[in-house]
Amino acid sequence: MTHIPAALTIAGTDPSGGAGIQADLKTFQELKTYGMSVITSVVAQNTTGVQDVQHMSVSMIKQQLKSVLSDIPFQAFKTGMLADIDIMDAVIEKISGLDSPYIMDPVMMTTSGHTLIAEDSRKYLRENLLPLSALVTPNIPEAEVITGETIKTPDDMQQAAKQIVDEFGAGAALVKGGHMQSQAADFLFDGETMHTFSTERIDTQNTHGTGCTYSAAITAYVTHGYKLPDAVQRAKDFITAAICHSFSIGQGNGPTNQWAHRMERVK
Ligand SMILES: Nc1ncnc2c1ncn2[C@@H]1O[C@H](COP(=O)(O)OP(=O)(O)OP(=O)(O)O)[C@@H](O)[C@H]1O
Ligand SMILES: Cc1ncc(CO)c(N)n1
Repeated sequence: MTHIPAALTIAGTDPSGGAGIQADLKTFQELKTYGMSVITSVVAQNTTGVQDVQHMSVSMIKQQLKSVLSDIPFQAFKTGMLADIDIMDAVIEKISGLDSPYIMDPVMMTTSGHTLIAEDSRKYLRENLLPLSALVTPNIPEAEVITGETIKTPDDMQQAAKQIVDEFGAGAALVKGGHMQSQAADFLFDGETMHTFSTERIDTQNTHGTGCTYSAAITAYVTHGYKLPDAVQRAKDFITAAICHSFSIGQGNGPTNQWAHRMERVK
């Protein structure tokens, strides 16, 4: 018998395969975690943008969660796109009380600038979902929405990470610097210590789905038993390699390369 840790992603889809559920499952598979998925919204999108969106019904989301939860245990789970308050409520009902760590990617916009979450549900996400998370992984615009503060410097990013934990009740916060001009520096505050994960910025347009892939990699490493700072360091190496060897396919922002970590080892 073969034992494998398992992870669940609760998120929206990307038929072009670079972001959302598809990116999460590819990442889980790469990192030897058995991947499972609950679809919240079907998003017609590609590397150039979003063409259409259809949300799953609340009853269908709840039933998908019930199908997984009643059958297969998992060591960690993540959420991505949760488009409105009804969907958030359905997820909260089913995940409250679960023992496994919850990694929340507070998805608000696509790389191409399309909004994926209703305006009125941002506050709801902060007040009702955020406190359930072991880790939340906002990029700078998302951290600005959550904290209500403008974030311009690495110092502002660290303040935001602290505020998200101390004031809004996340277990830990990783504020990601992919939207900064210079270094790709991310700051993790785990309630006690501020950790920095920094690499040179890679000059590329291919950043479709970087946030999904990064949080999925963290989730996968957590299923293997790594504690947060180690899981984030390993996931940072994974996403950096995936961006470095990203694919120039499609007409817009190309996707990352989830098997690049194998190429890095060969070098
Ligand atoms: N050009 C780049 N070079 C190196 N690392 C990058 C680059 N862009 C993003 N990253 C890194 O990729 C990870 C994901 O961060 P990012 O801020 O891009 O997430 P995101 O905005 O949530 O992604 P998405 O585009 O999927 O919404 C972070 O570790 C960030 O530092
Ligand atoms: C479904 C989905 N979730 C998240 C993102 C952000 O990259 C996206 N483009 N699509």
